[in-house]
Amino acid sequence: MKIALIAHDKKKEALITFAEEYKDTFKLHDLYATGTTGKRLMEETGLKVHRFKSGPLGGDQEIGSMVANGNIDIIIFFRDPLTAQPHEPDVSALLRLSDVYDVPLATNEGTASAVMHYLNQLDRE
Ligand SMILES: O=C(CO)COP(=O)(O)O
Repeated sequence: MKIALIAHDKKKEALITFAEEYKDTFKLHDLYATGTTGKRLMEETGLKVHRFKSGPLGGDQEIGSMVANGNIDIIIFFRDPLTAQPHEPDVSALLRLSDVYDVPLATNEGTASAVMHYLNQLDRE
Protein backbone atom coordinates (compact mmCIF):
# COMPACT_ATOMS: atom_id res chain seq x y z
CA MET A 1 0.00 0.00 0.00
CA LYS A 2 1.03 3.58 -0.53
CA ILE A 3 0.51 5.54 2.66
CA ALA A 4 0.74 9.31 3.08
CA LEU A 5 1.73 10.59 6.52
CA ILE A 6 1.24 14.24 7.41
CA ALA A 7 1.16 16.18 10.67
CA HIS A 8 0.76 19.83 11.55
CA ASP A 9 3.49 21.18 13.82
CA LYS A 10 1.75 20.69 17.15
CA LYS A 11 0.83 17.13 16.15
CA LYS A 12 4.21 16.00 14.86
CA GLU A 13 5.30 14.50 18.16
CA ALA A 14 2.09 12.44 18.29
CA LEU A 15 2.63 11.20 14.73
CA ILE A 16 6.23 10.17 15.47
CA THR A 17 5.04 8.22 18.51
CA PHE A 18 2.27 6.66 16.42
CA ALA A 19 4.70 5.70 13.63
CA GLU A 20 7.04 4.15 16.19
CA GLU A 21 4.16 2.15 17.65
CA TYR A 22 3.18 0.76 14.23
CA LYS A 23 6.67 0.67 12.77
CA ASP A 24 6.60 -3.03 11.92
CA THR A 25 3.48 -2.48 9.83
CA PHE A 26 4.69 0.74 8.21
CA LYS A 27 7.93 -0.99 7.18
CA LEU A 28 5.92 -3.25 4.85
CA HIS A 29 4.48 -0.32 2.88
CA ASP A 30 5.56 2.65 0.75
CA LEU A 31 5.52 5.83 2.80
CA TYR A 32 5.08 9.38 1.56
CA ALA A 33 5.05 12.57 3.61
CA THR A 34 5.12 16.33 3.48
CA GLY A 35 8.60 17.78 3.96
CA THR A 36 9.08 18.40 7.64
CA THR A 37 6.93 15.49 8.73
CA GLY A 38 8.94 13.17 6.48
CA LYS A 39 12.27 14.49 7.70
CA ARG A 40 11.34 13.93 11.32
CA LEU A 41 9.87 10.51 10.62
CA MET A 42 13.08 9.37 8.96
CA GLU A 43 15.36 10.86 11.59
CA GLU A 44 13.38 9.75 14.61
CA THR A 45 11.95 6.37 13.56
CA GLY A 46 14.39 5.22 10.87
CA LEU A 47 11.49 4.54 8.49
CA LYS A 48 12.14 5.17 4.79
CA VAL A 49 9.88 7.96 3.55
CA HIS A 50 9.51 9.68 0.19
CA ARG A 51 9.33 13.39 1.01
CA PHE A 52 7.42 16.07 -0.82
CA LYS A 53 7.64 19.81 -0.22
CA SER A 54 6.67 21.19 3.16
CA GLY A 55 2.90 21.59 3.56
CA PRO A 56 2.78 25.41 3.43
CA LEU A 57 5.00 25.31 0.31
CA GLY A 58 2.78 22.94 -1.67
CA GLY A 59 3.34 19.54 -0.07
CA ASP A 60 -0.36 18.92 0.57
CA GLN A 61 -1.04 19.71 -3.07
CA GLU A 62 1.67 17.31 -4.21
CA ILE A 63 0.05 14.56 -2.16
CA GLY A 64 -3.32 15.64 -3.57
CA SER A 65 -1.91 15.10 -7.03
CA MET A 66 -0.82 11.59 -6.02
CA VAL A 67 -4.37 10.95 -4.80
CA ALA A 68 -5.88 12.24 -8.06
CA ASN A 69 -3.62 9.91 -10.01
CA GLY A 70 -4.53 6.85 -7.96
CA ASN A 71 -1.13 6.67 -6.29
CA ILE A 72 -2.12 6.93 -2.62
CA ASP A 73 -4.17 4.25 -0.81
CA ILE A 74 -4.34 5.65 2.72
CA ILE A 75 -3.79 9.09 4.25
CA ILE A 76 -2.93 9.58 7.90
CA PHE A 77 -3.10 13.29 8.59
CA PHE A 78 -2.78 14.43 12.19
CA ARG A 79 -4.36 17.84 11.86
CA ASP A 80 -4.19 20.59 14.43
CA PRO A 81 -7.80 21.70 14.91
CA LEU A 82 -6.82 24.56 17.23
CA THR A 83 -4.33 26.50 15.14
CA ALA A 84 -5.05 28.44 11.94
CA GLN A 85 -2.88 27.29 9.03
CA PRO A 86 -1.71 29.74 6.34
CA HIS A 87 -2.30 27.04 3.72
CA GLU A 88 -5.78 26.01 4.90
CA PRO A 89 -7.11 25.97 1.30
CA ASP A 90 -4.48 23.36 0.40
CA VAL A 91 -5.46 21.27 3.41
CA SER A 92 -9.15 21.45 2.47
CA ALA A 93 -8.31 20.53 -1.12
CA LEU A 94 -6.51 17.40 0.00
CA LEU A 95 -9.41 16.37 2.23
CA ARG A 96 -11.80 16.96 -0.65
CA LEU A 97 -9.76 14.84 -3.04
CA SER A 98 -9.68 11.99 -0.55
CA ASP A 99 -13.50 12.04 -0.73
CA VAL A 100 -13.56 12.39 -4.51
CA TYR A 101 -11.33 9.32 -4.90
CA ASP A 102 -12.62 7.43 -1.86
CA VAL A 103 -9.22 7.20 -0.21
CA PRO A 104 -9.37 6.35 3.52
CA LEU A 105 -8.27 9.41 5.49
CA ALA A 106 -7.58 9.43 9.22
CA THR A 107 -7.38 12.90 10.74
CA ASN A 108 -6.91 11.83 14.33
CA GLU A 109 -5.19 9.10 16.29
CA GLY A 110 -8.35 7.13 17.03
CA THR A 111 -9.22 6.71 13.38
CA ALA A 112 -5.60 6.15 12.44
CA SER A 113 -5.38 3.25 14.93
CA ALA A 114 -8.50 1.71 13.42
CA VAL A 115 -6.98 2.02 9.95
CA MET A 116 -3.75 0.38 11.15
CA HIS A 117 -5.67 -2.56 12.61
CA TYR A 118 -7.40 -2.97 9.27
CA LEU A 119 -4.06 -2.79 7.49
CA ASN A 120 -2.55 -5.39 9.82
CA GLN A 121 -5.48 -7.65 9.03
CA LEU A 122 -4.90 -7.24 5.28
CA ASP A 123 -1.17 -7.90 5.69
CA ARG A 124 -1.92 -11.19 7.45
CA GLU A 125 -4.27 -12.43 4.71
O1 LIG B 1 1.53 21.64 6.91
C1 LIG B 1 1.48 20.44 6.76
C2 LIG B 1 0.25 19.82 6.28
O2 LIG B 1 -0.76 20.73 5.98
C3 LIG B 1 2.63 19.58 7.05
O3 LIG B 1 3.77 20.06 6.41
P1 LIG B 1 5.19 19.69 6.99
O4 LIG B 1 5.26 18.21 7.15
O5 LIG B 1 6.20 20.17 5.99
O6 LIG B 1 5.31 20.41 8.31
